[in-house]
Amino acid sequence: MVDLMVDSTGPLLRLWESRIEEGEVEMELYEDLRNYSADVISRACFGSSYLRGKEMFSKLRLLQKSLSKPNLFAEITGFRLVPSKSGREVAKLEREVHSLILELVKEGQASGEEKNLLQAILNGAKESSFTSQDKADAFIVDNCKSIYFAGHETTAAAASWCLLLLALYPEWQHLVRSEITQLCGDLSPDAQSLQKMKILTMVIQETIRLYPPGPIISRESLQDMKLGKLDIPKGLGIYIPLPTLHRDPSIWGPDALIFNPKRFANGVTSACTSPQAYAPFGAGARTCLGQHFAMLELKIVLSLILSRVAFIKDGDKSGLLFVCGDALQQRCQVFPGPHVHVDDLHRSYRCVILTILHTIFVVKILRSCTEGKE
Ligand code: HEM
Repeated sequence: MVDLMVDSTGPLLRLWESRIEEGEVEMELYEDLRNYSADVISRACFGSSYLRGKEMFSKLRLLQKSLSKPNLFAEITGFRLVPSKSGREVAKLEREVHSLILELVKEGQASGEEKNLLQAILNGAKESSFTSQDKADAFIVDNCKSIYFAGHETTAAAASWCLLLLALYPEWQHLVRSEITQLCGDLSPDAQSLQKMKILTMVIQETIRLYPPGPIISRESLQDMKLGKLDIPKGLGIYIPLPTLHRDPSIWGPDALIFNPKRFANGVTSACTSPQAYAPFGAGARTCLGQHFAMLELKIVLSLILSRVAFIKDGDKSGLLFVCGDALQQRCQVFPGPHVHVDDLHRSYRCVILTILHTIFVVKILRSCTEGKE
């Protein structure tokens, strides 16, 4: 897996270097990182058929864009059933994605490859002994979609925020780069050096504390329950806003809003008063399946980028300067991508009625999930 991730970073770095040589002045960092993590997921999922996997992922991206187009009428009961151009577009993409995934499954079975995520999903489908082939197909297609949606934008968002914060905090950028140079020299990172990257790990942990890429964890109460003074009825949807939990001074101390990776120097337990309050990958039985994969991928891509490229805040202008290897005089502005800023998140969360649940209750939910008492 390490080699696969290192290989996928090569084209990204070459792309940036060639853009700089051509004198390009503006780049959107997030898009490139998103393509990188789609490449990694596609290789991990589909092995030698990864190019076809990428084709399927690009259709899923179109599907995602079509589905997220604002539609004021969508919430009116029954309105979704009225035929429309975008509805037909979505249905067509759904069919294409469905058949592409099933074709990939057949190709994978024919090639006899065993070590990829798709094969793991197929084995899961066999073990689940579905009553019909359609149900087994739906299981496979849905799992491929989940891995795509859950596993590539999150990692790209985390990497973009890390680079932005390292540009804003040059002392941490310097510390991370020194660690990488010390552990890897001129070589690419390997399993051993990655394990020793303590400062980089702290930087990633702190970044996803302040800017969790999956900002909300959702649960449904399975029975009537009492949470502090609140009565929670069975079937209620509970939404836990992670930035609120991750930035609460009563849990993280007075510097809760400040980027300070040092707080993770002795692990999560020492970083806050209640380790359950740190949940960038969720908690309990439904915790993120890809968290180790994501941490590995982040460490690899960041260490390879930072060993070649420096990021500097561009004076008073918005954006960053991108200083690459020998091309020190050719600078580019780099933007962190279209993520929701945490202050905007706070503003929008204020509108969510469920945030009236005080953080302490949220911590209790997390704790009960962790203990399997949900
Ligand atoms: C920085 C990167 C990532 C972050 C921050 C992240 C975060 C999350 C969060 C918050 C959840 C919800 C957990 C819960 O409800 O308790 C989740 C679920 C999930 N994630 Fe991730 N994730 C990341 C990367 C990945 C990757 C790379 C993969 C796949 C290779 C992945 C696969 C999944 C899956 C399959 C689930 C659903 C688990 C379930 O419902 O049982 N994630 N992730």
